[in-house]
Amino acid sequence: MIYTVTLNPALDYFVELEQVNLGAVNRSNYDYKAPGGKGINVSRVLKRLGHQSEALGFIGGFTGAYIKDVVEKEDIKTNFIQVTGDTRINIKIKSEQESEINGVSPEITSEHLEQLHTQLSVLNEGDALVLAGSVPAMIPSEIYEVLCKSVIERNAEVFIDSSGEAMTKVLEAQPTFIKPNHHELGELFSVKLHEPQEAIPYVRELLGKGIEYVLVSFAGDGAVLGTKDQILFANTPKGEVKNSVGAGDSVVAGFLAAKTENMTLEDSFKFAVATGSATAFSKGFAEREKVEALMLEINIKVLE
Ligand SMILES: Nc1ncnc2c1ncn2[C@@H]1O[C@H](COP(=O)(O)OP(=O)(O)O)[C@@H](O)[C@H]1O
Ligand SMILES: O=P(O)(O)OC[C@H]1O[C@](O)(COP(=O)(O)O)[C@@H](O)[C@@H]1O
Repeated sequence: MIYTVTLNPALDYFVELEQVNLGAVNRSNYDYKAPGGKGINVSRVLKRLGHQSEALGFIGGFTGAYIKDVVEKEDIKTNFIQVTGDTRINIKIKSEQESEINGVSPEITSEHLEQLHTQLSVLNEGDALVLAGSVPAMIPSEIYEVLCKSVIERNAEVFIDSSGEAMTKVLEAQPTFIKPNHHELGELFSVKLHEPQEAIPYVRELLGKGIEYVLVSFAGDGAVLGTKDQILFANTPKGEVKNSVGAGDSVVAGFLAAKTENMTLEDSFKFAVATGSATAFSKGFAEREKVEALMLEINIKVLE
């Protein structure tokens, strides 16, 4: 079974307007809301790709109830832990550029964390755990490291998509897969990366820590996938970007789906990037038919 954990879910509120004028009243042309948070997005994309998962994490209040309702209506199993405050609202502005304002998590207590540890104690060989998104400030930043270690010890696989301190610390627990974007990879090594080729030495260093797959996304400029045997490059398909929120989460879902279906490494990489682009080219998330069509536009090059 695939389990996704979102410690910091969100109600994503999307607002579209011609121009943002700071210090003035702005009116949107179009707005909508959707459940968000990286693990939840992975579960929702997996479902669209034909895979079931169980969504775990902390939710609360009217925003949490909305997330649970939408996710369960999509026939995704949930086992969220209820907290007292309201799940945050993240604002996604699409204007001349895309901008985001991500909110603050409600309080999470040590009892809530204990409940999560108990839920994850059932994972075993054949299971996969996705730990994705930010770690709320009141939770120790080693949480992913601790959860990853205990799940890896039980021979399940762990997929990570995070950033900052939580990401730095989890690397020591040898997760199966990580997907930093190029900014996040740069942050890990205190460098600025401009093009895929420049990622190679850093991907090598991460593989040296015992991580099996390191996938670095460069938005519309392609992606790099490193394993112990080779480092590959994939181009991204061309198209009109309608919304890139959730595109990174879609790459994780695509790779996990492909791996579950025993695709070859090259096809898994193509499928992952195609899922990211299919989401970027849609108002909502990638649908399988579009992913399979975009896959045909992706070519893999061996970098090393
Ligand atoms: N301009 C684009 N054209 C095509 N695909 C894109 C574009 N921007 C993002 N994507 C897709 O979304 C994926 C993730 O984008 P990226 O910005 O690197 O990560 P994140 O969303 O995690 O910040 C890319 O690997 C690609 O599949
Ligand atoms: O936990 P964080 O880092 O604040 O990110 C949460 C946000 O990321 C998203 O999961 C989207 O992530 P990506 O665009 O990286 O795929 C949103 O749904 C959510 O608002």
